[in-house]
Amino acid sequence: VVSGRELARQIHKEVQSDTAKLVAQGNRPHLSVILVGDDHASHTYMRNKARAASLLGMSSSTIFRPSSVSQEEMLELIDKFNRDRSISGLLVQLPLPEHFSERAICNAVAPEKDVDGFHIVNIGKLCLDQRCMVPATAAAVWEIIRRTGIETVGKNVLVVGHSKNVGMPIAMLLHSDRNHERPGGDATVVMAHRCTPLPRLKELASLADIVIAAAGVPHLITADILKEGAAVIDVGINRLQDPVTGKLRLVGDVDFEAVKEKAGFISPVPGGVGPMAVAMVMKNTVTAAKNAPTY
Ligand SMILES: Nc1nc(=O)c2c([nH]1)NC[C@@H]1CN(c3ccc(C(=O)N[C@@H](CCC(=O)O)C(=O)O)cc3)C=[N+]21
Repeated sequence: VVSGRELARQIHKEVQSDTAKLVAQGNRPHLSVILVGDDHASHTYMRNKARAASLLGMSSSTIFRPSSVSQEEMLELIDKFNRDRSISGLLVQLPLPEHFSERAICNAVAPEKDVDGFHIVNIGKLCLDQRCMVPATAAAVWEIIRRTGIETVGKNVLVVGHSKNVGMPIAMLLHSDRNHERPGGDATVVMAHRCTPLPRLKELASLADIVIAAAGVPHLITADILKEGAAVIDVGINRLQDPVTGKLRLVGDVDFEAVKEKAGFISPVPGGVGPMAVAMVMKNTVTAAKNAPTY
């Protein structure tokens, strides 16, 4: 069982020492988070990021807006933050209310401050294997694989789920060329998604050396469909009511108890990709601060 919390602590140490150097140069990294509405999960994630920032010696601020805020007002706010030299990294927590174009909002954030890596220029660079801000959740999966010593070159990887913010960037990192400006995993990547027939999913899973579950379907990945010794990274976040206690419980897309007996590596939920994703936002914020103009 791969501990995302433990790996996140490693990254925190690295980020903390980089932060200290920047602070000594009078350039304390600052993360600004814009949070729209009162989605409970979004507030939890935002608090996790704010806590991590202060733990690592960065400063952070969260700007709350009601769900009635207009796209126009949001664009003005983002523009103001883009021009504010005291802000190193800026992210708008997603999802946004229905009346927003998330694409327009993501594209409004200055690419060099875009610690989410969701600006179209950063996505383009990601696809071209150029150095860029890598979306935190995908970077989290990448670092879990790297730091656990899981081999990717020539391996079969199955990414389950093709969301633009998670499945796509993960597949991009893992299939691309390791000898480029942004090194990739050189794996044979296959993506399955909601249109993949179940028998086909099973067939693909049985061939996979690494399975990345990012579909948002609890218990989708069961032990019977996996190859013995496969590495399983669970990116799912599902809140289920516990039949016994009645409380909401966080579960991933993987049937953890059964799969951990068959898998070579497995990342749990909670305590796997989640804490690593927070750590990667912090790392991106330090990168943004390093690259910021100092004149
Ligand atoms: N603009 C934007 N950027 C994001 O990076 C972004 C987003 N929007 N929207 C939602 C997703 C999801 N996400 C998580 C962050 C932390 C945990 C995390 O800390 N998880 C803990 C548990 C947290 C809990 O108990 O709910 C864990 O897995 O151990 C999970 C998920 C960031 N996202």
